[in-house]
Amino acid sequence: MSALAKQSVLLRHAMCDWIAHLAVRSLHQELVLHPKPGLVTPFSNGSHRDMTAQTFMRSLFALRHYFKKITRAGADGAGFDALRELGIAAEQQMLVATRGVNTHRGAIFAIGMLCAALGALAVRQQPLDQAMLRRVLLQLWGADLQRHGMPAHEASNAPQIHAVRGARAEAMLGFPSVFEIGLPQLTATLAAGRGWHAACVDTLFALIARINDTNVLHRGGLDGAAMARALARKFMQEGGTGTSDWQARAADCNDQFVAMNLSPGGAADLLAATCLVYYAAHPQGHRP
Ligand SMILES: CC(C)(COP(=O)(O)OP(=O)(O)OC[C@H]1O[C@@H](n2cnc3c(N)ncnc32)[C@H](O[C@H]2O[C@H](COP(=O)(O)OP(=O)(O)OP(=O)(O)O)[C@@H](O)[C@H]2O)[C@@H]1O)[C@@H](O)C(=O)NCCC(=O)NCCS
Ligand SMILES: Nc1ncnc2[nH]cnc12
Repeated sequence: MSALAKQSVLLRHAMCDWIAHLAVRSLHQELVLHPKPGLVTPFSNGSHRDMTAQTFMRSLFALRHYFKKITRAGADGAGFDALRELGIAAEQQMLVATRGVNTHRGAIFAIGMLCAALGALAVRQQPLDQAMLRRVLLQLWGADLQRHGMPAHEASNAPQIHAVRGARAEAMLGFPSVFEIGLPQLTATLAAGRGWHAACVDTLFALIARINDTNVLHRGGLDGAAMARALARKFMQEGGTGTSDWQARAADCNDQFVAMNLSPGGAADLLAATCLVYYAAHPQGHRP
């Protein structure tokens, strides 16, 4: 290999490692955010009995190599099956690190796919902006995600996928919740001058208010899911983090989630995904 070719491989690896570093940082950002209704934070285990912030840290540490591998795979033009194998291996690593707890199952999928797409953009020297990212994700893996995301019995009834939209449908549709809910809310709260912490809190509540989170559905059924959305909507309608009593309102919301044993793990993953996309597009920008 010529010196120039070697240099270009090194540069490519450095870019991918930077993207993987942003992925780990975005998941860490989600974990340390407090307050979060029903979710694990460093100060509360929310509605969980089997995981703590330490369990998440162990999981995150075990996954750091996965994010490098999947970003590099995206940069190397890997097909969906290769990405899927990396995802399945990462799920095993997570389960070993947490002794069987599903800390990051959704994130391995969502953040993994976004890392692969960012890798593909970086290697083409294209801007890591929202529109390009969504386009390249769908161009490269959209058809496979569609196949993976829609069980045969649903294929003839596409609107159903919108009614109960879980992790697979999110990816298949190019992460509408990240691009159409998460990022607009994050940037709106930042533009209002309330800072990074408030922006993440508002983004999480905006996501809980609008997505169909399969975790909430499994734990609380349709009534629990409707209640979780209504509580988050109320928090946002009362001004989100824009009022002086927002911490008390958020704590009250957490109490109600815990009383109903609800945990919006899907929304938490989508908050982390939103942070990743924001960090990648703003390399010189705001640092929490
Ligand atoms: C593609 C898979 C992720 C498919 O998984 P599944 O068919 O199970 O799909 P979903 O139920 O829709 O979601 C899986 C996880 O995704 C998160 N999630 C939920 N709703 C959404 C949503 N609307 N959008 C995006 N993401 C969503 C959520 O993950 C979080 O919750 C996890 C903890 O959940 P749980 O295990 O239920 O734990 P507890 O609440 O503690 O349960 P109990 O205590 O009550 O028992 C946590 O990990 C968060 O991340 C959903 O759980 C995938 O499984 C798959 O196919 N993998 C193979 C790899 C692959 O294909 N990779 C592709 C390339 S990367
Ligand atoms: N902080 C958190 N607590 C509980 N479940 C989660 N899934 C993803 N992040 C989570």
